[in-house]
Amino acid sequence: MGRVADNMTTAKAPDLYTGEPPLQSAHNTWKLVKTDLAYALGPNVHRSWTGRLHITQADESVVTLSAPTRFIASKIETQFADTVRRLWDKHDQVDPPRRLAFAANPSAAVRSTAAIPGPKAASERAAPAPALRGQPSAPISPVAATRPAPSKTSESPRDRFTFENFVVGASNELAMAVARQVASQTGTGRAPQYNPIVIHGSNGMGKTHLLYAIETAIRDANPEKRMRFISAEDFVSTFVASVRGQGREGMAAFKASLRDVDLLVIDDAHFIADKPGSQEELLHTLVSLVDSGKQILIAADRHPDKIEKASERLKSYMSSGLVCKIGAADYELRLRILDRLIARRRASGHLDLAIPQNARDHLAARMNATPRDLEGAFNQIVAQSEFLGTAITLESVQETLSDSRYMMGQRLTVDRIQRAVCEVFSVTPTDMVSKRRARIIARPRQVAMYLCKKLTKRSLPDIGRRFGGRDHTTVMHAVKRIDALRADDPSFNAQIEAVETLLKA
Ligand SMILES: Nc1ncnc2c1ncn2[C@@H]1O[C@H](COP(=O)(O)OP(=O)(O)OP(=O)(O)O)[C@@H](O)[C@H]1O
Repeated sequence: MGRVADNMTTAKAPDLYTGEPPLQSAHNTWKLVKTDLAYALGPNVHRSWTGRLHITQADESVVTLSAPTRFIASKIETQFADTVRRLWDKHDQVDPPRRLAFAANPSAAVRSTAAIPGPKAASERAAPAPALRGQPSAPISPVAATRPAPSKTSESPRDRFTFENFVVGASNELAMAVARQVASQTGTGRAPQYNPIVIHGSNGMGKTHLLYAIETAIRDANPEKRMRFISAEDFVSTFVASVRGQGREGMAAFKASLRDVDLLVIDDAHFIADKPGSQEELLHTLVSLVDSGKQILIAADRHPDKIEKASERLKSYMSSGLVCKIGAADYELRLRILDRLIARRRASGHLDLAIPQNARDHLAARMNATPRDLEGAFNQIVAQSEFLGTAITLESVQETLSDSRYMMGQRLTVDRIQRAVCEVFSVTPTDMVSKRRARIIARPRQVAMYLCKKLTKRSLPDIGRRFGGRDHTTVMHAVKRIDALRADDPSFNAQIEAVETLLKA
């Protein structure tokens, strides 16, 4: 870095040309350079990168500009250093201009997150020791510069799919209860209560998570139990390969590998649609295992009856045990999944991670977000904050996700819900707030209250106010009533699904 004589505290000798101490003249020059950089690079790029440099050292020959993280320092070094140097040379009052050095100053990054309340007091956090005044900032090593700080422990992707990490809400509690029962009963010698079991739900709802959780739980409790976990895609390709190339022995080996088990798990069963040969073989496998009292668990993205181009026999056999659905996660569940993600990240060494409540609400309020969507958005904002060394705020979350798929869905308001209900149930917005209690009006009003509770973060009293100033107990009653009616009356349930579809559009 050259001769570093003075620093922030000790730079006293006046500069030969400006008469100012080196540090002060460096600050004056840097101010001018920053104005030019905002023009040269554009204000946004400057704000994200070069604008985050700070002078940490200056003497008569070298000025050190430090970035809050290694990543930023490295990016500046590779992309903007020439521009910064050119503008520095233009403005520096010292002749010849002082040389610029770039560095990462980890203490700055720590400062930026230490202000956020975390799970521990600031004094307890395992933060790197702050840079002492007068000590040079960390130089950049090309390899380390592009990597975020490693976490304390590293989980394999599959390790995290446990029951403990699965957050339960109204939409998935049945599937969770069933999964736990399968895990505890497999291999006990008792005949399965329900067989086969199908768990279905759209993409990203947690089906595979539950299947892996079962597998892990059984493996931990009974390592000797025999499980086979196969995706329908692998089932099809292995079956086809056995038919084509491996003759009778290959086929026998394939069949044995599926039948000689205590538990057979088949993921993504919908993949079997349109493959008659494989469907036939799957059916034989299911029948054989059920007959011999071995548990079968199947996951699919839709109800077996809705797997087009699956044979009627296969569909009815799949539906003959227990079919349970993982429904869309509601606001509350999304919020709790988010909290679990934060807790897990902290537990893996990111003690400073903090997301303020308004930013969490913003993330969870995204209608239709599946747990997978939520996880993707969470990873994105955490990575951004780690790489850039910035705190996570509502504004940073909004900015980070503004172009992403995640925020494409509209936020739901009470108004939107009321309008959608009016459309499907053929009532008017005035009916939503009127005092009329005729069922033809009161029922759609209850549906709208119910959906407001399920799909928005509004409180019961708040919702009551928006429905003609009703009491929170009226809303609570509506939620219970509609929940019960949905379970009992398929045609009423279909009407509510129509409202939900409208809201998703
Ligand atoms: N209830 C939940 N609690 C915590 N994490 C969840 C929950 N549901 C889903 N996830 C997480 O969301 C992600 C997607 O889940 P998973 O892969 O199990 O979905 P899937 O239903 O199998 O999707 P696909 O049909 O596309 O395979 C996973 O990282 C999983 O851990």
